[in-house]
Parts: sequence; C-alpha cells; structure tokens
Amino acid sequence: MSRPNDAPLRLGTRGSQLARWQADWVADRLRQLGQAVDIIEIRTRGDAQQTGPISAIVDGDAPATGGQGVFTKELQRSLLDGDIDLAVHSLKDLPTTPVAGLAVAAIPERAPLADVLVSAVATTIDGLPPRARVGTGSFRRRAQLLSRRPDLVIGDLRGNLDTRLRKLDDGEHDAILLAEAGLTRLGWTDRLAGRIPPSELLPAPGQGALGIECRTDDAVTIAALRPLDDFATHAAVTAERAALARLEGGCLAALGAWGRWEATTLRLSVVVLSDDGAKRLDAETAGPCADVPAAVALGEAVADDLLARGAASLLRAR
Ligand SMILES: NCc1[nH]cc(CCC(=O)O)c1CC(=O)O
Repeated sequence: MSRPNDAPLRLGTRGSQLARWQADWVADRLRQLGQAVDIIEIRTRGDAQQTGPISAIVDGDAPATGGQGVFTKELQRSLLDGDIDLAVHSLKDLPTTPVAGLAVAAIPERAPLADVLVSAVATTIDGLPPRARVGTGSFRRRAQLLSRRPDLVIGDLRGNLDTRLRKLDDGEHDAILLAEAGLTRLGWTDRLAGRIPPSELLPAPGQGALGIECRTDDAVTIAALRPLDDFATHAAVTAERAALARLEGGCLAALGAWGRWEATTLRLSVVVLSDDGAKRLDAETAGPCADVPAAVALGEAVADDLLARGAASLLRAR
C-alpha cells in the first residue's frame, strides 16, 4: 500500500474519553513534528457491551482467549484493511500475541504507572475498614487486594471512568481502584485518595504506557512514529509483556508486573496469584538491558523462574 509522503496520517482510536485523550496526545506530538494527522474514531465491542464482567464478552474469532483484545481488535482490523495508518492503544489492553502484518512501532514515555485508591473512607489499602466493599473488574487487582486483606469484599466494577466513579459515589462500593494514568489524563486528580505503591500492588504489564501500532510494510508511518518512541519505557514494558506472554496470562490473568530503571539496570518484579489471592508467587530479577531483545530475555527469565515454581497451576486454575 503506497501512500504519498505528505498525506495526513490517519490515526484510529476508540471513542471513549480516555482513548480520545490519548489519540489527541499522540496527534499533537506528531503535528509538532510537522506531520498532518486525521483522527478517525472506531467503535469496538468492548465499548459497545458495557454490562456484565469483561471476562464475559465472548470473542467470536478466538473463543479460547475469552475477553482478550476486545478493545483493540477492531482497530487492528482497520489497520489491516488500510482504513487507518496507525492505532493508539493503552498498552495494557493490547494482547501480547503478535498479529501478522502489524507491529507496535512506538511506545512513548510512560505516565505514572501505579494504581490509585478512590474512596471517601481510606487513603491506603491497610487503612480500609474491616470487610470494606472494594470495586474492581480486574482479576489482578482483586487477587492482590485479597492477598493483603482477605477480609475485603470485592465487587465487580467496569465501564468507562465516569461510570466507575458514579458507582462509587452512588454507594455501591466503599472504594475503587483505578490506574493513575487514566484518572489524571481525564483531569480527575482531585478524586485520587491515595497512590498504591507498586511494591504493594503490582500494576498490569504496560499500565500507563501507550502502544502505537501500524502495518509492518508501511515505512512512511514507521518513520513518522520513530521520534515518539522512548527507549526506557519501551524496554521496561517489553520486559513486563514478555513475562506475561511466557506465562500465557493474557489481559485477564491475576498477574502483575513492574519494570523500572535503577540507573542503567532494569529491574522487573512479577507476581502471579490464584483468583482468591490465597496463593501467590513473586519473582524479581534485574539486568542491564542495552536493547529491546535484552528486555525480552529479562521478562522471559522471570517468567521461567515462576513457571519452575508452579505458576502454571495458578494461571490455569480459573
Ligand atoms: N482496562 C481499562 C484501562 N485501560 C487503560 C487504562 C488507564 C490507562 C493506562 O493504564 O494506561 C484503563 C483504566 C483503568 O484500569 O483504570
């Protein structure tokens, strides 16, 4: 597919407020570099179906993967069909399974990656009252919350950010957990009751980072995206996602991962839990990662350590 060098890049995004914010952010960065950009909104099934738990959204193409990719598949289809030239994803919603013909060409600098507590009754997990009702739709958050506080009563929670905040305000939950990145991008920082240290609750692989995907044969778009890539972020999230891929966790796993730089060393912590949080396996390793393949190796090494200690039985218990 050949396109003129000066044609506007067609940037595809979901229609949610957060997705629009992220698309605008990427478009602005490209425009600052002199690149014309058109934003094209694409409705996905993850957005259309907002009742019931995320895990219940049946994936017609690949039933075995459950709800994976509900937010990203239509954008990938539009890329392959040539309807758009780049897609902006929340990296944590993007399955690790490679799609033939597509590649994540740029991963810009990461936003704050922690989860935060939104609540009128507590600012920390340990400060929640006994048997407090905490809302989250994430297996990762639920299992780690229960691992630390088995008394908590976890209720399902999904929908866009404003929906989730409304359910908290309506009294369905005493507290909810959200990604700091999403909350602050939408300007809701005043709702942040407390930041949960990643050491206390590991974030999702890729949380807080954007993945910009395009066709592997589209040299024009790949070149335009290159200046948006941040190597430190790219390596950190690559290590997190390599661990996830090796553990076959998908986006619904009770699995957390945290890659961070300590001077010139990349440190990666990964946790795998049973759904009820009663069993957990933690692993950590660090190494100098001079390039992306080294980050992949780091992630796979942590995953292999976990697998050798029985992680597969926790992930398959669902
Ligand atoms: N699964 C939904 C989702 N996907 C990305 C974000 C926030 C932005 C990010 O973490 O990159 C959120 C909301 C949340 O988990 O609170």
